[in-house]
Order: sequence, then C-alpha cells, then structure tokens
Amino acid sequence: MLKINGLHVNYGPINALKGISIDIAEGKITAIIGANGSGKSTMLSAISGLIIPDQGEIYYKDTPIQTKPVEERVKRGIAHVMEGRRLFKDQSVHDNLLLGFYFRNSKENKKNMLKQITEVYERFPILGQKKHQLAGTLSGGQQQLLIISMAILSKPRLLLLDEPSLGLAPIVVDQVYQYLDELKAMGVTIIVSEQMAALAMRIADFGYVLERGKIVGKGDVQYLKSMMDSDEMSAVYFGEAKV
Ligand SMILES: Nc1ncnc2c1ncn2[C@@H]1O[C@H](COP(=O)(O)OP(=O)(O)OP(=O)(O)O)[C@@H](O)[C@H]1O
Repeated sequence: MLKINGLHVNYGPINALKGISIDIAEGKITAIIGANGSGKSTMLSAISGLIIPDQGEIYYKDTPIQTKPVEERVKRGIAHVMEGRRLFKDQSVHDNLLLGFYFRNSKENKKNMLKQITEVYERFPILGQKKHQLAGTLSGGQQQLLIISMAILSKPRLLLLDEPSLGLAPIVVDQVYQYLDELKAMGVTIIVSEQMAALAMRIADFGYVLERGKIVGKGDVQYLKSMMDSDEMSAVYFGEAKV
C-alpha cells in the first residue's frame, strides 16, 4: 500500500533520514521503533506531507505522492496524529470533533456526522462527559484521545500515529491500543511510532527499527521479539518492559 524508496530528509546540516526504504502492507499494523531523535517523526511527516523529502520516492497505492500537498494526501485517506498536541484549545471537545470532522470529510460522509461523533463518545466516555468543556482544559491523555478521535472521524485508509502512548496513563494506553486493533479489523492500515517497542509489539504485525536516520532492523513481530531478548539494542529500544 505504501512504499518508500531511498528517502533522505535534511534539516539544514542535520541528516534526519539517510536513505530509508520501507514497504507497508495493506490492512496491517507496522511499528516504527527508535530512540529519541532517530527520525520517526520525520518519516511520518514525510508520508503525510508536512515535510517534502530532499531525495527519494513515496508511493501510495502505486502513485508517487512525495511532492503532493497535505490536503491532497488527506483526501486520499492519509491521516496523521502528531506527537505534540494540535487542538483548538479554546473550543469545546464537541466543537473540536465537529471541526475535525467537517474539514476532513466528503459531502456524503457529512450526513452521518452526529451519529459518528456519538460513537466516539460511546467509545471514549470521558470525552462524552467533557464534551462541553474547553479542549485546552483536558488532561494530556484526554487531549490525545480527542486528537486520535478527530483523525479517525476522517475515515482514514492509512493512519499514522506518532508516539500515541506519550504522556498517557497505562489504562488509557491500553484503551488506545485496543482501539487500534479494532481499526485494523475494519481494514485500516496503521503505522505507529513508539520509543517503547514493547507497547507497539502488542499489536504490530511487522516492525522497523530506526537508528540515527537509518533502518537497522526489520522483521515480523516474532523476529523483533527475539531481538528484544537477545540483542544489545534491547536496553535502548525496549526498555525494561518485555511483552
Ligand atoms: N525542525 C527541525 N529542525 C532541525 N532539526 C530537526 C527538526 N526536527 C527534527 N530535527 C532533528 O532531526 C533528527 C530526527 O528527529 P525526529 O524528531 O524525526 O526523531 P524522532 O525519532 O521522532 O524523535 P522524538 O521521539 O524525539 O520525536 C533529530 O536529530 C532531530 O534533532
């Protein structure tokens, strides 16, 4: 579904990605694992169009998209949940969902707007309880749930999540990850970046390990789990938590 060939991204003199090539299978969950600064966010931003690469190609369903604007990629079904929270903080939770929905959906989809927003409240009751509260007053974890819900309301075909567990209480992480598994069952292709590989390994089918802008490991979950047990990198990428 998504193929990246020889991707290079530079921030001035910093080479954030140094010739990355990956292949993402449709309907699967792929984990991008790497320490702080390894290039995970840069890679996801190049896929969603926030960053135009210096070199390399990105094919989405066989079409090169590396120079297409963000809106065009959104229309094709690519949604990006970024690290660091982007919400309309002075608007209510409900208005954020309405706005998120409105800007990202076709006319046809808009017919079911309220029904779909109600489904979000059923899925994450805390958002329903706080629907009239300003988004900026939610806790970090609740804001993260809201952002993920906004992305999901756009009915993405490819969902990019940058460290979705960051700042979340373990119980909320469980909820979010369980939801990702359900989205996969509905046919959504997911790429999730995590520093703590053990988390991503719970649901991923395949994974890539990034180190200083290069892919240093890739494989299915069994292979990555064996790396966790044997490789010296385990301390860096997998922390203490084992699956
Ligand atoms: N806007 C920017 N300007 C300059 N350098 C940047 C910028 N964004 C990222 N970098 C650098 O590019 C490299 C890759 O960063 P990136 O944020 O993609 O990594 P990451 O794996 O997502 O890390 P983190 O988990 O900290 O976000 C790092 O060396 C980082 O300092």
